[in-house]
Amino acid sequence: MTYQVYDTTLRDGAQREGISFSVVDKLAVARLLDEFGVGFIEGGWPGAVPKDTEFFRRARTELNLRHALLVAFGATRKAGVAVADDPQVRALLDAETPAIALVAKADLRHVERALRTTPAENLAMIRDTVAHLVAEGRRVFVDGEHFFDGYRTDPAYGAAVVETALDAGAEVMVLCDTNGGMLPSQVTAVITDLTARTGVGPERLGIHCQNDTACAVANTIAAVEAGVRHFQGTANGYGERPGNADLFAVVANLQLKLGIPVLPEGCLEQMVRVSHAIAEIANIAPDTHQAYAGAAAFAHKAGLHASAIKVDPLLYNHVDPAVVGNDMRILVTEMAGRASIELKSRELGLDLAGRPETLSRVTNRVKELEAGGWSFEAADASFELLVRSELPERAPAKPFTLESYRVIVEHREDGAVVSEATVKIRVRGERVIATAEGNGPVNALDEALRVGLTRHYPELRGFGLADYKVRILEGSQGTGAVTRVLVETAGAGRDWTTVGVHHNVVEASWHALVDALTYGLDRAHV
Ligand SMILES: CC(=O)SCCNC(=O)CCNC(=O)[C@H](O)C(C)(C)COP(=O)(O)OP(=O)(O)OC[C@H]1O[C@@H](n2cnc3c(N)ncnc32)[C@H](O)[C@@H]1OP(=O)(O)O
Ligand SMILES: CC(=O)C(=O)O
Repeated sequence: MTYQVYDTTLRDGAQREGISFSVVDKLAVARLLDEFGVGFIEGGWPGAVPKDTEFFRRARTELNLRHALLVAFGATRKAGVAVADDPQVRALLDAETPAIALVAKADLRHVERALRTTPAENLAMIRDTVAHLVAEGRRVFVDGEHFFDGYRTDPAYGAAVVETALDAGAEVMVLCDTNGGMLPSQVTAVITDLTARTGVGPERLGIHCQNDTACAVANTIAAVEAGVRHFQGTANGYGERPGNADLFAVVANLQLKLGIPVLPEGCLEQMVRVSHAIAEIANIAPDTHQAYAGAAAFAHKAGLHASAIKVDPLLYNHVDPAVVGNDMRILVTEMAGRASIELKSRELGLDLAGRPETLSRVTNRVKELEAGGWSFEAADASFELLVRSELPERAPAKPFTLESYRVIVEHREDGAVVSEATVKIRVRGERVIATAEGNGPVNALDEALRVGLTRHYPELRGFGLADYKVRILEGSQGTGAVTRVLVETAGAGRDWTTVGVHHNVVEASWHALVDALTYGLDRAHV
């Protein structure tokens, strides 16, 4: 048996607080998971959740999966009910999937206190349900709920659950760390003991780990190292409470660290795209710092890192980011050294190699400005303008010079608050005075500048303010508090961010706005 990559984003992932997939969302997520190359997609619980019943109905005609098989999830029959009479078991068959996953109690305390039945009846529920579904032609996986907790208090009963499920025809018995409390050494110890006690080979076992100790990925890897061939997880680790094992990290670790090819050729590099697309559908901001898939997974801030990366990127990256579809990024901040500045500039198309004095000047300016509250980490456009101001042959053209600006905020009798700005500027030798209103002082300033500049630069109409962020920074070393403004501008299919800092919020915004217009106009003429 090869490895079974089993995704439960649409079932366990959907149990995460804040996620509510529509049927259309579920179909879209299933297509993405299939593109990522997983072998099984657990689509939900038909008969329990109406959207899941509908998902399986539509999946029959609307999904054309290349790699994955759909799995319907449900529970063993009810205690004291004949399996053929259990409507929940009937709904599993009606989902018409090739495989079914059954959640079964595997911990005596749950049998007695949650199911309120006898140990023997629980085993009969497992046996009857598995045999019934297998007789109906389904592949059956049994999820042993609370398996590890149960086994550690009563290994004989845990072993009986495994033997009952497999003897009844289950393809794989999945050991679940339902409360997510295990550590990797404990997972290994239970699997080693179980296989020795029962003679069941680890290749008949599966693993499903919740992330309550932040060990779900490590626990899953430990189980695979102990011989388990079926492993479950979810996209981005979504799941009940802190979540499930992040399937992306599990798969990447197995392929890249242990050399076990678990995905079809060419699929691993789809990871970042699939991860972010599923996050969008789940309406959860992608986790920037997620291992492998996060935007910062290969982002380097420290100057020492950059100086080694300049020699060889692998000196400070554990793998080549491209193998999972990610990119390396160099961040320019107060922690930058000359190597960081050189690499970042190269990323922006500016070659500073062989210009040690320029590099030192830019590095020192960045450090001084950052000490005063500037932040270039998220403001590539302002950083590029700063570097270019040190390069006579690439210095950006100034679209105008400022004589003065004035902004007023008027609170009217009727409660309306209106801002008005006037700018006096020189554009291509002409003195221009322009006034505009706005819903706030920054909006009014932006509008007034545009009124004054558009006759000379009609391309300004092609871009506009997309986002505006303000942060008040604590004063230090005897200075007052300062305001940092980040302005995001969008146009012509791209966006760029600029920064401004001052103790006055309008002046900080002015700096960021002027950089935004200068950069945008410069780009329009490249
Ligand atoms: C560990 C996991 O995450 S497993 C996945 C859990 N997912 C979900 O619970 C989401 C979907 N669940 C649901 O929609 C509902 O809980 C349903 C439809 C399944 C059941 O709803 P209800 O019939 O109202 O029952 P309720 O949720 O209150 O209790 C669960 C019942 O299932 C029984 N049960 C629990 N586990 C099992 C099992 N493995 N096998 C058989 N019966 C079980 C409980 O004993 C309880 O029975 P009771 O109603 O006779 O007391
Ligand atoms: C089945 C499952 O989701 C669990 O036991 O955690």
